Amino acid sequence: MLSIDPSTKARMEKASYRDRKWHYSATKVMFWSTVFGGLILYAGFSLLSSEDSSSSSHTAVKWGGIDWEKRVKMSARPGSGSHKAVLVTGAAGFVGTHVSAALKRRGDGVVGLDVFNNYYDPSLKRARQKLLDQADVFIVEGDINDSELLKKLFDLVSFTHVMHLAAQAGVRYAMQNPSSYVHSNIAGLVSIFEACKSANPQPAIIWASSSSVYGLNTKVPFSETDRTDNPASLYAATKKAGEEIAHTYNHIYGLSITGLRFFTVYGPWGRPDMAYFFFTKNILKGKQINIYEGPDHISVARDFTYIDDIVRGCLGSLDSAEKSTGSGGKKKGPAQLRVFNLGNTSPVQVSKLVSILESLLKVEAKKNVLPMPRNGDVVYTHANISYATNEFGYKPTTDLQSGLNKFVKWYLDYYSVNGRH
Ligand SMILES: O=C(O)[C@H]1O[C@H](OP(=O)(O)OP(=O)(O)OC[C@H]2O[C@@H](n3ccc(=O)[nH]c3=O)[C@H](O)[C@@H]2O)[C@H](O)[C@@H](O)[C@H]1O
Repeated sequence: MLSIDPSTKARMEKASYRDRKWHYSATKVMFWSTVFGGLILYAGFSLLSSEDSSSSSHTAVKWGGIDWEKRVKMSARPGSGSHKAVLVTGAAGFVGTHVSAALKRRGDGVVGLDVFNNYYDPSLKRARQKLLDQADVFIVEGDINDSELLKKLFDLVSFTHVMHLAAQAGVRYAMQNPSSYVHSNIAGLVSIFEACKSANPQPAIIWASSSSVYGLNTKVPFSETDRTDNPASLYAATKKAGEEIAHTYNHIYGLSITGLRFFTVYGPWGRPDMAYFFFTKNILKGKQINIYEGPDHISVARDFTYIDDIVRGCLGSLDSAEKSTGSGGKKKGPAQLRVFNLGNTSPVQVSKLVSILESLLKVEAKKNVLPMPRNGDVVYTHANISYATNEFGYKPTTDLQSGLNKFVKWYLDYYSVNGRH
């Protein structure tokens, strides 16, 4: 039998105690590592999932599958007499919905793309989607930054044109959420150009720039050849950057690109973040409205342009767009590069806009006149439209009074049915 002397036993007991202590410590470390590791993983996952839900409009995959592909192809099929298949981005937006419906009405194939974000009431976007659904225009739900989705769409359909209207709009909101402008108006635009340059055949692109690129210019009316290097808002700066990026893609890849500088577009199914829209809402509710004025009490004015005129401008520029010249991602020759003003050529003071709304709504507004905050706004806009008139016969026909009359009718009708506004 093996016997152990006392000193050895004491050493062994000490060692065993050390082992037990080490083992205990190791177990403790493992235990806490597991707990902390678990917590970190949990936090990571919940962060990811909360990012997913907050920006689900940007990242969630809501596309794919046989039925989805069938719907895309059906929607893209031109009617008899048309050879155009148009991808309209921002199709659930204000201008996008009207343009998609007009293209479809005349027989073009149209596929919409929209992220349905919540910059403003998404239920209005869903209502517009319903309209387009009834007109047989399918809106794909997805982000213009999703290159896989864009590739898939171009694999399914040989789009002849892309009408790129998706954007982060609004001049003043840029101070609250600057990165959304970079995401949509710069990264998103590049993503669209990338998809178009690689497509075979390359489509012609028509996209929404903005009157805001004229920034602090004082020479009026604004002409396309005027300088546009002093933007007053980040929104304007991203649109201006877009015009420069368009130049690059045209130059390197032979993409045919047309930018449209829209001037304060208004009308039925409009954007609730725009002044004419929320003035209407607040006047009806008896709430005060702020009316900005420029330095030395000068009136602020806009070249308000009615949506039907803008739609005609969009279709005219699409029809007069030449084909892109590149293929396989390579330029084969010089391609068309244009920028047009689409305005109304008759600026109206914001105070006049308010008095028209008062008479149409038969309610007196509670007006608060105050100096224009430094929030990106400019004092005056006025479009020279002769370039668009010469190129494709653009001629706006709706004055502010008649246009607002149509808007107010729609507004009262829409919110009497849809309520909760
Ligand atoms: O042409 C464009 O490219 C842009 O047009 C539009 O911008 P804007 O012309 O600034 O329109 P909008 O906000 O309706 O303000 C109208 C007037 O009301 C004044 N205004 C505004 C708010 C207010 O509380 N009080 C006020 O007086 C304000 O000072 C202004 O004079 C689009 O939103 C923008 O996305 C872009 O497309």
